[in-house]
Amino acid sequence: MNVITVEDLSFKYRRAERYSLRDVSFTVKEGELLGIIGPSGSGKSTLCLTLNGVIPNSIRGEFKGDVIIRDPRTGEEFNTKETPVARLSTVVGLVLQNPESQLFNMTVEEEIAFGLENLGLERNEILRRLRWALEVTGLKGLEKEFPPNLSGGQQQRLAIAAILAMGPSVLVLDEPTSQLDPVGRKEVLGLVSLLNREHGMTVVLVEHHTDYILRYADRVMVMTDGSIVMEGKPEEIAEEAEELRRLGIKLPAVLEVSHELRKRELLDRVVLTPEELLSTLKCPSR
Ligand SMILES: Nc1ncnc2c1ncn2[C@@H]1O[C@H](COP(=O)(O)OP(=O)(O)OP(=O)(O)O)[C@@H](O)[C@H]1O
Repeated sequence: MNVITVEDLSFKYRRAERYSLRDVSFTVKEGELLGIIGPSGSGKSTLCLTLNGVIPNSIRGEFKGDVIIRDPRTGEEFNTKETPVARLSTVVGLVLQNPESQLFNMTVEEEIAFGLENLGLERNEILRRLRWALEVTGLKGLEKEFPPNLSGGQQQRLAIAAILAMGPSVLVLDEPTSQLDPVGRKEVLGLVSLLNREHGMTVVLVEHHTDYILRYADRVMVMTDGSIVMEGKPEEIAEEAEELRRLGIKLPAVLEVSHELRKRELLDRVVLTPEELLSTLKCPSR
């Protein structure tokens, strides 16, 4: 079942001269992890904002085409341009780059409960969701902490917890690790993987750390200049090293090495992870 269907979508911000999205069409299936990569300014953030209806409902401009969201739990379909963002955000949660900009409560638990109180849920349901969100994001024990005192990785996990508590089926993450150090990045991307694999969450992830996308995504889309220029399984995208470099996309070291080894006939296929590379290389016999 497709939970996201984007059809012939084009968008130009007010007063902008150029379209930031041009004729974009794609679908996302339930339970899928779709990775999006592309150089700066290629329209990735703009695309994320169309998936929960912030564009065109809050940020206006010239909007053509349709974004249809299907709630997999109820089968209901929403055309984003006809549905309030508050309704859409109970199906699609959007996580932004900078965790600080998403946190504004005095404690971790207030941050998570905030949106729930606005949903008008019963006390028991709020507590149940609060406990679950703390548990799944590994923030249990930090309920009373002041969010700015948390590490970057914890803050981004808190932003994700607050969104998860709203009960979405889809998480859209726009470079959620760009402000984090390697430890924070690992925590957040580990959580995203867990939510997708263990909790069946559908994920759309924009991430410039291509190594993660190639390792964990089911499918990868490459954007440039507002358009999708490549789409396929990670193994297929990994074959296009030359084209990715030309587009200004940094390749993971393991991919550069494996392309070089294949050129020298030391490897018969490119590999996506260091573990795979090590297990594929044969030790010379004595
Ligand atoms: N609020 C805005 N008003 C006008 N133009 C904008 C606005 N936001 C983005 N743009 C333009 O839209 C295009 C796509 O920008 P967008 O931020 O979506 O790209 P991106 O791929 O997410 O880039 P980055 O990786 O740097 O975040 C760019 O040309 C950008 O200048």
